[in-house]
Amino acid sequence: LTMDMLTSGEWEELPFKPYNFDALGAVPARGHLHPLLKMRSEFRQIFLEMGFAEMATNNYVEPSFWNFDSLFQPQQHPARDAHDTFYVKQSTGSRGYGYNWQLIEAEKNLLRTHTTAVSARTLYQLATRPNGFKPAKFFTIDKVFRNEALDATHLAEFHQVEGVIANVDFTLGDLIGTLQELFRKLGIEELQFKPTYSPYTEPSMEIYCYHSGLAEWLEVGNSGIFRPELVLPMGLPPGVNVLAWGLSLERPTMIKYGINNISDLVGPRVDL
Ligand SMILES: COC[C@@H]1[C@H](c2ccc(C#Cc3ccccc3)cc2)[C@@H]2CN(C(=O)Nc3ccc(OC4CC4)cc3)C[C@@H](O)[C@@H](O)CN12
Repeated sequence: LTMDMLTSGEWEELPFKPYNFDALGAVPARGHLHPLLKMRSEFRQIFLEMGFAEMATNNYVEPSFWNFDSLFQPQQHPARDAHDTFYVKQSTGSRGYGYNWQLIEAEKNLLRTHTTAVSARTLYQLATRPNGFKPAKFFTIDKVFRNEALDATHLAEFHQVEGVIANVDFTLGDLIGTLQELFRKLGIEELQFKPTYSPYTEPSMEIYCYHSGLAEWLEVGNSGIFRPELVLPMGLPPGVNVLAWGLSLERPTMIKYGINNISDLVGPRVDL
């Protein structure tokens, strides 16, 4: 049907099929939930089912104290260098204690490099509860910032998924069992653990999982038991062990939704 047909009256001689009032309309382009948010909801549901409470992590800027010092990370540790960490401009700090631990270093504000900074602060709050310590399980899934080289699988910011359990006489077996239960809920039956080093956990284990869809072992993240040098100064009672682990949200999201370049997870969809 054209304008010429309408203006000339030719349309009246043309055969038209009957109007189908039952025809469905064209599906309008509509919004989609972001893959990262869908993956975050999946992890959050699993943690809540397992009795974990969510930590408040709505502050990206942390003092180095909670991001590093409280986690027994020495002040000369390379991770503190500006090439790994985004420091935030700050007011002039105090003179420092003048011995090898510098308060001025601990006061430097930064964009948290891991959500373990929040876990540290939450553990301190747990240890100093008015009614005293009580066992707890908490988690967070939130942004962290690393001043590192960008590539197809690494951005300067990503989401860390972290779980923490504080309880009396808990052992590495409880950590392994908890991780096996968590990943079983994601459809992953086989986990393997490899000893590793971490400044704030001992023993520490790298976590690997067998992904049947990809038919390969994947590095999942790290885990361990927070060192006594960390938990005792917090004020947690002797005998309380703190188990913790972390992984990223982007990696499982990219695997689940078949996304090869992490940049496709952020910014506008260029194929629109
Ligand atoms: C600087 O980058 C670190 C990040 C990120 C990571 C690693 C460790 C921690 C931690 C921790 C920790 C340890 C002890 C106590 C508290 C926290 C957090 C994030 C991922 C951790 N990684 C990662 O997420 N891999 C992963 C996770 C889930 C997954 O699920 C599939 C459905 C089966 C698949 C893969 C491993 C790699 O991607 C690694 O190259 C990148 N890692």
